[in-house]
Amino acid sequence: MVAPDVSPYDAVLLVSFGGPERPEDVVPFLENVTRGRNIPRDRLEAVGEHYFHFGGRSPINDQNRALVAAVREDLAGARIDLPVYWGNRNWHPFLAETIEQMRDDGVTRAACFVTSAYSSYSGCRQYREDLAAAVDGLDGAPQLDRLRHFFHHPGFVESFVDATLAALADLPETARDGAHLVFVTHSIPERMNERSGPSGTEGGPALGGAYVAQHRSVVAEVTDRVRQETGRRHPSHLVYCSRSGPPEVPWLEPDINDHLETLGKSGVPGVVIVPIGFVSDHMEVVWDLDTEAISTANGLALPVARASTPGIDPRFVAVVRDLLIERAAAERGERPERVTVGGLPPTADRCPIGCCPNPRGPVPALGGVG
Ligand SMILES: CC1=C(CCC(=O)O)c2cc3nc(cc4[nH]c(cc5[nH]c(cc1n2)c(C)c5CCC(=O)O)c(CCC(=O)O)c4C)C(CCC(=O)O)=C3C
Ligand SMILES: [Fe+2]
Repeated sequence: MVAPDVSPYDAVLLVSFGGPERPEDVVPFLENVTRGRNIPRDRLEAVGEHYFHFGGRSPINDQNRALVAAVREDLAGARIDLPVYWGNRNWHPFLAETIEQMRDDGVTRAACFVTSAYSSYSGCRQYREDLAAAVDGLDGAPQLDRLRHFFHHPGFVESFVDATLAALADLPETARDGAHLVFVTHSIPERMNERSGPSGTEGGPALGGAYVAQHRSVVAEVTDRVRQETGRRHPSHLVYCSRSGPPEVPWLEPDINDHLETLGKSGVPGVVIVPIGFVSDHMEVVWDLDTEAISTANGLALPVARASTPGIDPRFVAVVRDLLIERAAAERGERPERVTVGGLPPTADRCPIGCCPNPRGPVPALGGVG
């Protein structure tokens, strides 16, 4: 087997959110996340309690360590000899720490895999802004290219298909055939959704709605593939969790708990919760879904099973390799095949001007056009 050509890249950088690892980390972490945001005090205290409930340790960093190890193994298996680094927006290892290390190691150009699947300010541009801030003023910083969105990459979607089939099999037999699929993702402000994806000009009118449109596309694709496997078209719903912000600001709805209540009261025999907004079992999954939503379903005597997140599913791990090879070819001036599933085209390698704008006004961001 010939090693794939990954020039001009000499490193991979996994870019993630970060989370606290000890009780003393929780408050400073939350301060990092919410600086300049208008998050009510009682919401912050509640979220702090979720972290303390799990000993002050978020699961997310260990999940990223496992993902880094899995990506290293996957690349080595494909005879790609590139170092894999990891840096976070909101906790150690911070992006600035990691990128300085990369510079010291002689890295000149890295492909960045952001562990956030969909387009929105929170899930895309905010990462690009933090990458720009991390290299700002760093002499000899490597060039950083952000790999395209992966929500419709087959490796991501197929891991949810199998996870949904496994969760259906976990339901009691009487609940299984008529079960509804409840796809869930992180709520964001309605306005942030309206402005997500490409728009005309910086600050100009949005074409908009990419966040919800991309989720709907994944819902349709997973539902259809599950039908091909089971021979049944399970009714599907897209719902939201982890609403934050002041109560007067509208966020995407319905909330998963309200929706489970509606389904339970209408006599649905069972539900599978499919967390398509999340790549691993981090805090929103273990608290908002496995603790709160499961308890809501139990209170309704509604049989429920939660599909697993991709985590280190080999198909998901291989998405990093596939997008790296694809982007490297594109940067060499070739026209690589860009695999996707469902109805939406691949998103751009470089975000267009004005996409997913910062609600607080323009800030320098990396990985865009120009
Ligand atoms: C779209 C989206 C994703 C998915 C894309 C991606 O993966 O990035 C995501 C991921 C995550 N969000 C996380 C944690 C938090 N998010 C918060 C706040 C917020 N999230 C928002 C959106 C998103 N968030 C928004 C619009 C806010 C309001 C404040 C603001 O406008 O920025 C707050 C503050 C408290 C609160 O307000 O709830 C916390 C603690 C963690 C780590 C979990 C762990 O520790 O395991 C992860 C992976
Ligand atoms: Fe969040």
